[in-house]
Amino acid sequence: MMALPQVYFKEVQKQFGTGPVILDNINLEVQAGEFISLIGPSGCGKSTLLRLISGLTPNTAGEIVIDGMTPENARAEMAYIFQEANLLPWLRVQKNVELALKVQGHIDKYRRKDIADKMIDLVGLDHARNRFPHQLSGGMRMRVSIARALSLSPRILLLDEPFGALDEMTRDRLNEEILEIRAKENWTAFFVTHSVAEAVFLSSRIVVLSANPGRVAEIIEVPFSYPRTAELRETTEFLDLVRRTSMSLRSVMH
Ligand SMILES: Nc1ncnc2c1ncn2[C@@H]1O[C@H](COP(=O)(O)OP(=O)(O)OP(=O)(O)O)[C@@H](O)[C@H]1O
Repeated sequence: MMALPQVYFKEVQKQFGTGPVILDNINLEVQAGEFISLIGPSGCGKSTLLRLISGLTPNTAGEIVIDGMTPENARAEMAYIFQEANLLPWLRVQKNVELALKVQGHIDKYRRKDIADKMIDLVGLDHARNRFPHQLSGGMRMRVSIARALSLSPRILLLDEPFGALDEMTRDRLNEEILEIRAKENWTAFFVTHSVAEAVFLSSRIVVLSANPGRVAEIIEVPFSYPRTAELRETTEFLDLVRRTSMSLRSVMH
């Protein structure tokens, strides 16, 4: 028997006020531990879909169930990573990571420090824990942002174009690192990106959305097993799937 999906969307619709329907008839079942990428034309509702999962905005029709709960009640299980690292400039790396736990409120300061230490090591910033954000590269700032999100022990990680502002080499490296981290931590990922290659490299499935209104045009299965390493990008199978996904994306761009 299939396990119950961790994230369940049935005929979900989203409209802001009396505006146009943004997302329409979204059906999606995602198992715990999957890595789902969302791609589609600008404005098709990718970020809105993440906001629906996290309960930051309500759906206007249909049903969303996350781990048997409403999105709002499941919110404590989730963490967000955005394109902007959003670090506090006057706090060192260590304190920036601890802050997320402090805001959560129920973890004492010794435990906060322990967790932050571990997460900073995990993202490879042990040598930089005492630096301020302005002393970090863009890639390092993103690693702090990842450490901060993971310190919350999320079961679901929502990533909204996290690597969009980084150069290609840094992005590729972070793609590899995020998979290495996931192998140890095993959260479910919803990852918004405009990069087809990135989506293919990371995902177990890619949801291609069409626009006006946003609908699921196609769900592409990515057959490559994990762990995935940089060499995968050079294989014919990988390049074929990038091409096929690009074609699917092109067909919804009009
Ligand atoms: N709070 C809001 N009120 C009204 N309209 C909104 C609101 N948030 C988003 N929208 C509209 O919903 C649509 C989808 O926006 P969303 O940011 O989800 O798209 P996206 O696919 O993530 O775009 P991009 O790829 O450009 O980041 C857009 O037309 C946007 O203007």
